[in-house]
Amino acid sequence: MVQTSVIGCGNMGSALIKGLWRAGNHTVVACDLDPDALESVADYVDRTTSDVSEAAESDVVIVAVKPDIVGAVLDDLDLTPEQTLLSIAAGVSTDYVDARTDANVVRIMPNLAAETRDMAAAVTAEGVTDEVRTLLDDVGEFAEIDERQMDIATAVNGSGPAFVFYLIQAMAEAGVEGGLDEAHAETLAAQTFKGAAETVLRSDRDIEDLIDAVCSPNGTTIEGMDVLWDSDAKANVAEAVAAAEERSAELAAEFNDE
Ligand SMILES: NC(=O)C1=CN([C@@H]2O[C@H](COP(=O)(O)OP(=O)(O)OC[C@H]3O[C@@H](n4cnc5c(N)ncnc54)[C@H](O)[C@@H]3O)[C@@H](O)[C@H]2O)C=CC1
Ligand SMILES: O=C(O)[C@@H]1CCC=N1
Repeated sequence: MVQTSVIGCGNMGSALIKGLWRAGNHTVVACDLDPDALESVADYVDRTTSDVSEAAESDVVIVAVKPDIVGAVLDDLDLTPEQTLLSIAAGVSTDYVDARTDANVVRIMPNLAAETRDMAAAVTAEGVTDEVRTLLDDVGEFAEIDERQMDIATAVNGSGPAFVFYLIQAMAEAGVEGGLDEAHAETLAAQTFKGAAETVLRSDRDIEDLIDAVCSPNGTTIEGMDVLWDSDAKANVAEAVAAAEERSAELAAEFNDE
């Protein structure tokens, strides 16, 4: 069985750990300097350690620390060309990581839904191996992209869950405003997003067709859609994505020195 280390067991690292645990076919070593972070993932891994050199013994090493810590972690990691290093930090280029390790580097933009094995990940096509594809398959879906597309992918699928959480919250709050209790409103809104997303993924119909399918003539939906079509809702979402993309590009300028 392939052994995977996750260095940095915060929000993203722990989500990956839990997804890999749920997949049931991974041996995982969790590494973090913070004992509380290690404690929070201890039930989902084979071993925890605060020693990066112990994490360096795995076939696949996922570096899941903040972008400004990546360089320091790589300086302490002694890897061989037979090992794979998965770099998930926003804005940190493959070249930046390559210059600091002998391992095969694969840059990935994951997202928080790794925890439930529903992750949407973007992976740079260059350097990706079947071993990495299998790992990504085990925790969700992935798209192989050109590294030049990484800033926009970071905004869409990396930051995207936060944008969608916000929209779910807006729908749930409107439900509460209309008289639903909070728990019901949140469940109904979240399950509606999940069901709509599954429908888009599984249906052969395009999104315009699917909107049409919900809009009964003289019914309720068309009244709501008219409000959305006349609003700036789409432009606002596009602006949020553009702002995240711009920040990713700023980080890239910082972590692209080699
Ligand atoms: N949070 C998210 O939804 C996503 C995050 N990412 C990327 O994942 C990376 C981690 O982000 P988060 O999990 O949100 O950060 P976080 O702050 O929640 O977790 C970082 C973890 O790294 C640990 N750490 C710091 N220095 C360390 C060291 N020298 N050795 C071992 N562990 C160390 C910290 O104790 C902490 O537990 C970032 O580079 C981010 O760009 C990518 C996609 C989505
Ligand atoms: O906000 C961030 O910088 C990280 C990267 C994508 C999602 N979270």
